[in-house]
Amino acid sequence: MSLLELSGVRASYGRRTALHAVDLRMAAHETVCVLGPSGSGKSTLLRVVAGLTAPDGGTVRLDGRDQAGVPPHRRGVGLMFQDHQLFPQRDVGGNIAFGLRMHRVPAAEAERRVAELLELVGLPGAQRRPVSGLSGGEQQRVALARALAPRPRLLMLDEPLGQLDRDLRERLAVELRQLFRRLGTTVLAVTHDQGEAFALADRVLVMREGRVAQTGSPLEVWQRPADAFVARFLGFRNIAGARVGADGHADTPWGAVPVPDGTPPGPCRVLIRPPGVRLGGALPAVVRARTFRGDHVLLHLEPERGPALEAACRPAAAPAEGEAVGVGFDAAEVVTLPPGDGDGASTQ
Ligand SMILES: Nc1ncnc2c1ncn2[C@@H]1O[C@H](COP(=O)(O)OP(=O)(O)OP(=O)(O)O)[C@@H](O)[C@H]1O
Repeated sequence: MSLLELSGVRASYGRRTALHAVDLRMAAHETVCVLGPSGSGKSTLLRVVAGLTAPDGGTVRLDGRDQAGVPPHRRGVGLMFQDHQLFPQRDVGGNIAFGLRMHRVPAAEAERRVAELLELVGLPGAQRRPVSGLSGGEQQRVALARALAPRPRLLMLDEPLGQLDRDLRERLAVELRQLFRRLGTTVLAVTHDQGEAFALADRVLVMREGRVAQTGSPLEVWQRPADAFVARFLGFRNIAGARVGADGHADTPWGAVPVPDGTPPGPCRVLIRPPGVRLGGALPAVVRARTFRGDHVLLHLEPERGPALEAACRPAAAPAEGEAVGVGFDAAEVVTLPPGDGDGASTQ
């Protein structure tokens, strides 16, 4: 049985529909990250599960039980919001123990649990520290410990690492994943940062305008985006309308592009991942810009025909800005997508 099951959930604010018939099943111990652009309905989804927003239709089940009419504090879910809202007048221990007092956990037991949680989040012995003296990352950890303290069956995080700089965010995402594994916590997190989602999640759910655009493991979604919208959201830019012929090539604005064996013929969109845009091919192009990405350089190319292309190449082999190059394509990095842009419209 699923721990959480949403079927056909709709929600709106006045006349604005924020969720259209959303389905989601989560197994116990799973971490699911909801990804999507601003306004796609991510926070509304959390609010509906938490009981803070009533759905207009559909059902939310926790452990098989319909949650209609069940108030937030009786759902057994923990929530941690973006701005983590610690109580400034309480110390670290007081913040973490807050929910425990509400649940009438005896003081000695609460104290033991606070100490244990501080160990878990990497702040052992910090009980008496004032929260005003903590760094952003430390505050985030305290907020997490507070959300975990009542041992919720489902922990929901809204942009859990949103306030932190990239370096700390990546480090904490890995730590959180290990922590959730160890505790066996079931987690539903919302983020608009794909790096954070990929680092945290067993499964991601990409939302678009109140609908689920795709769900799958980070690797599945990365390797096979469901459509051009998801591909663009993941940061891919080399996407164009195309037609696959019988000869293993697609006819594209850049010319003939090889496609993987077995690709069915017909109209589609092609996505060429940057490593699949190879220097040394027949299509003339000019290097317009270069972005250093650590282990590779991303080249922004203006080809003689077709839209701009991004190519990934080894730093040592990267041509200079303004240089003329020839471009070819590798079938292994080419993905065919449905012909529309993901909303059912077939635009070229
Ligand atoms: N309190 C509200 N009143 C009216 N409309 C709202 C309210 N909250 C959200 N909306 C609208 O509902 C839609 C979904 O909003 P939601 O906050 O769920 O999106 P989101 O994906 O979490 O966005 P963000 O990443 O910006 O937080 C948006 O169109 C938004 O404008």
